[in-house]
Amino acid sequence: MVQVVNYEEDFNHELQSFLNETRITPLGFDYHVAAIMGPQSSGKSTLLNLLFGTKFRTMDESSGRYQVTQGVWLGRDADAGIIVMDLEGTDSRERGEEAANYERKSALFALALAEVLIVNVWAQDVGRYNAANMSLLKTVMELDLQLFFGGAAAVPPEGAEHKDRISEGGKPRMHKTRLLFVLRDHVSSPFETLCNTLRTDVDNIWNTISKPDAARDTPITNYFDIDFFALPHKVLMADMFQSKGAELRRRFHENEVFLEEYSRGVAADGFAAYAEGVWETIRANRELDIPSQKEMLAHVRCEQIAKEATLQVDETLAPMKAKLLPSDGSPADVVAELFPTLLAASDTAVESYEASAFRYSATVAEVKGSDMRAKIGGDCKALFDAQVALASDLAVSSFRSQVSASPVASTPTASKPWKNWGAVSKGALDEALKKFDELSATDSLSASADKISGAHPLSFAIATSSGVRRRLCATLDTEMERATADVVSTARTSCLKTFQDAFKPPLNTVLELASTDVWDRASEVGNTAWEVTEKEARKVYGETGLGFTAERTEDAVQDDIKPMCYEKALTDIKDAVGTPSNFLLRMTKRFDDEFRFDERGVPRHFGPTEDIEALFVAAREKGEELIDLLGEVKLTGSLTTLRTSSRSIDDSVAEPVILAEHLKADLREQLKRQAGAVFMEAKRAQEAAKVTTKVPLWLFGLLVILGWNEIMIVLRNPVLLLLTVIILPVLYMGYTLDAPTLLGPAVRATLNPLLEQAKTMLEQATAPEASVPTTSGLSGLSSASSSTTVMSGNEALHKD
Ligand SMILES: Nc1nc2c(ncn2[C@@H]2O[C@H](COP(=O)(O)OP(=O)(O)OP(=O)(O)O)[C@@H](O)[C@H]2O)c(=O)[nH]1
Repeated sequence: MVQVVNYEEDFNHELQSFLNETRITPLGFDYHVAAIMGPQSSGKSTLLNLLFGTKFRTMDESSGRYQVTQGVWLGRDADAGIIVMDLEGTDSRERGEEAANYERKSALFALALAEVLIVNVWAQDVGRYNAANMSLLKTVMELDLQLFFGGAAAVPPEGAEHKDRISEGGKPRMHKTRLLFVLRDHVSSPFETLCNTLRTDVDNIWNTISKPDAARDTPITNYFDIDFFALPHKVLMADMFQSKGAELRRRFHENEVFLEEYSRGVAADGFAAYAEGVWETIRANRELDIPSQKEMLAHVRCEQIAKEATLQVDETLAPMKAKLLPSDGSPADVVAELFPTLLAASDTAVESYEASAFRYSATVAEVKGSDMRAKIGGDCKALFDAQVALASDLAVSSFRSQVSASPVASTPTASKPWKNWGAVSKGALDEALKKFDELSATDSLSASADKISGAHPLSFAIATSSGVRRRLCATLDTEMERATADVVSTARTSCLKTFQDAFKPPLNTVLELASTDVWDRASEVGNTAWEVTEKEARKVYGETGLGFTAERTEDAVQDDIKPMCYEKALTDIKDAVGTPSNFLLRMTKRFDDEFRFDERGVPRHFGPTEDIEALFVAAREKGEELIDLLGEVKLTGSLTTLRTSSRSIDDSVAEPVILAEHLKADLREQLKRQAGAVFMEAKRAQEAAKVTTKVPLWLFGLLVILGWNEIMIVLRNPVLLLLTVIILPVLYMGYTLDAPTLLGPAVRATLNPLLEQAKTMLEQATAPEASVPTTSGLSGLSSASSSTTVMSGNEALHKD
C-alpha cells in the first residue's frame, strides 16, 4: 500500500514506482480504479481488504476509536488490475474545522480518478442527512458536473452520453461514474426500503444542486449509475458478512461493476503523473479542468515515452557514431549494415512510442511523435550522411586505384596504357559504384522505399543517397574523362612520336643538303612519315577499346592526329632551318664551301691567274640561294591536305614564311659583308703571290756579283760552310712547310716575355739619365713588333 497524499496534503512521488512494482504500469487502459469514501472508522479499509485482498491498515478497536487512514492511500487488487483508493474518513475529529475543505478536495480527487465510488454508509444512518454523508454526495455531484463538462457548452444533448472533450485514438471517451452505496451492518431493515430512501435522497440532492442551464433538466442517470449493496454485521453475522463480501468481490472481478463508459481514459503508465497533476491543481485551489489535465498529461507522458524510445536509439547509435563521426580526430570508418541497423532502431523506437502514446491525446501524441521522429531522423541522418559521404570518397579512391592498378598498368603492355582502356575504365567505374551501393545500402533503401516514405524518421535516406550517388557519378565521370583524356593524350603523343621518328632524321638530312628540290624531298619525307603514323593511329584508336567506330577513328585520325603531325612537321622544319644567326652561318658555310674549295673539295690556291671576282660572285649567289630555298615552307602532299573540319592549326606554326623579307635583306647584307672580308683576304693572298713570282732574274745575278767576296769567305771557311749547309736546308724546309704559321704562336709565346723583359730593362736603364732610347733597342723592338704583326696577319689569313 502507498500513501499517495499525506495528511499535510503533499503528493507522494513514489507512486510511479509503486505502480511499476505492482505491475500496473504496463496495463494500458486495461485497469480500473475504485475509491471508497465515508465516515471515519466506518470500516472502509476493512471492506477494501475484504473485496480486493489489499492490506490497508484498520483500526484496532481495543485501542479505542481513532483515525487510521490519513490522506489518500492506494493499493492494488491481489488478482485483478484494479487500483483501490482508500480516502481519509469524513467528519474527522482530528481535522476539525478543516475537515470540510479537505473532504471536498479528496472527493474531487477520487472523482477525477475513480470509475466506481464506494460510499460507505451505516445502515442505521440511512435517512439521516449528515450521518448518511448526503452533504458529501452533494459535493460530489456538483464537482462531477464541473469536472466533466467544464461549462454549459460542453453539455451533451438530451439523452446522449456526455463525453470528454478529449478523444483518445480517434474514439470519444465516455465518462460516467458508478456510485455504489454499501450499507454496513445491515440486519433487519428491508433492503429495498433502504435503497428507496437513499435514492430519494440522492434525487433530491441532484435536483437542488446548481447546474449549468443546458444540464438543468438532465437526469442524474446521465452522469451516475447508482447501485446499492448491503453487508451484514461484521461481528454479529460474521459468516454472512464474509459470504456477502465474497459476492460483492465477485461482482467487481467479473466486471459487473466496472463498465467501459466509466473509464477515465488515463493510461496506466500515465496514472501517477495524471494523479499528481490533478492533486496539485486541487491543492492549489485552481479550477480542475479534466480535459486540460489530460492534455497536460498527454504532453508529459508522450514526451517521456518519446524520450525512452529515443534513448534506445541513442544506445544503438553510440558505437556507430564513434566510428563514423569520431570526436578524437581519428579517421572515420564505415559501419557495416548501417542502414538496416538504423531502420530497425528507428522502427523499434516508433513502434514502442506508438504502442504507449496512442493512449493519449491523438493530437498531442502526433505532435510529440513527430518531434521524436524528427529527433531520431536527425541523429540517423548525421550518421547516414557521414556514411554515404565516406562511401562516396571510398568509391572515388576505388576508381582511382582500379585505374592505376589495372592489369594494363601492371603488365608489360603498360607501355601502351591506352590498351583496353575502355574495358579497364568501365570496370573501375562499375566497381566504384558497386562499392558505394554496398556501403550506402542502395538495395535495402530501394526495398524499403515504401516503408520509409512520409513521416518515417529515415525518409531522408533515399533522397540523400541518390543525391550523393548523383554527385558521385558526376565526379567519377569527371575522373573518367580526365583519365581517358590522359590516356588518349598518351596515345596521341605516341602517334606523334611515331611521326617524328619517321620524319625528323630524314628531314634534317634533306634540309642540310638544301638542294634545289629541297621541298619535294621534304614533302616526300613528310608524306611517308604520315602514312606510317596514320596506320599506327588507327591501330592505337582500335586498341583503346573505347568503342571507336571506323568512321570515328577516321575522324580522330584526320581531324586530330593529322593536324598535330602537320604542326609538328612545320615546327621541326622551322627548328631545322634555325634562327637567323644560324641561318647566316649556313649561308657563310655554303659561300666558303663554294669559294675556298674547288669541285673536288680541294682548297683553292689563289694564284696570280685565278679569277677571284668570278669565284666570289658565284659563291655569294650560292650562299644567297639558301634564302630563297629555305625562306618559306613549301610542303605538299597528303600530310598537308587537312580536312575542312580539322581543328585550326596554330597560326604561329602554320605561317609558311620562315624568313621575313626584312630578315632576308638583312641576311644578304651580312653575307655580303662577311664574304667581302674573305674576298679581300683572298685578294691579298693573290697579290702576295704575284709579288713573289715577279722578282726579276737579273736581281739574282746582281746579288751574286755584289756578294761574291762573302760567298768566297763562306766557301773557304769550313765552319761557315758547314753552318750554311745546315741552315739553308732548314730555312727552305721552314718556308715550304709554312713555319711562321705553325711556329708563330710558340715563337710569340717565347719572345713576348723576353721582349717585355728587354723593354723593362731598357726603361730602367734610360729612365733618369738617358731619356732617348738607343737605336738598336728601338729597331729591335720595332722589328719584333712588326714580326708579330706579320705573323698575326699570316695566321689570320691561313686561318680563314
Ligand atoms: N460493526 C462493524 N464494525 C466493523 C465493520 N467493518 C469494520 N469494522 C470495525 O470498525 C473498525 C474500523 O474499521 P476500519 O476499517 O479501520 O475503518 P475505517 O473507515 O477504514 O477507519 P479510518 O481509516 O480511520 O477512517 C475496526 O475495528 C473494524 O473491526 C463492520 O462491517 N461492522
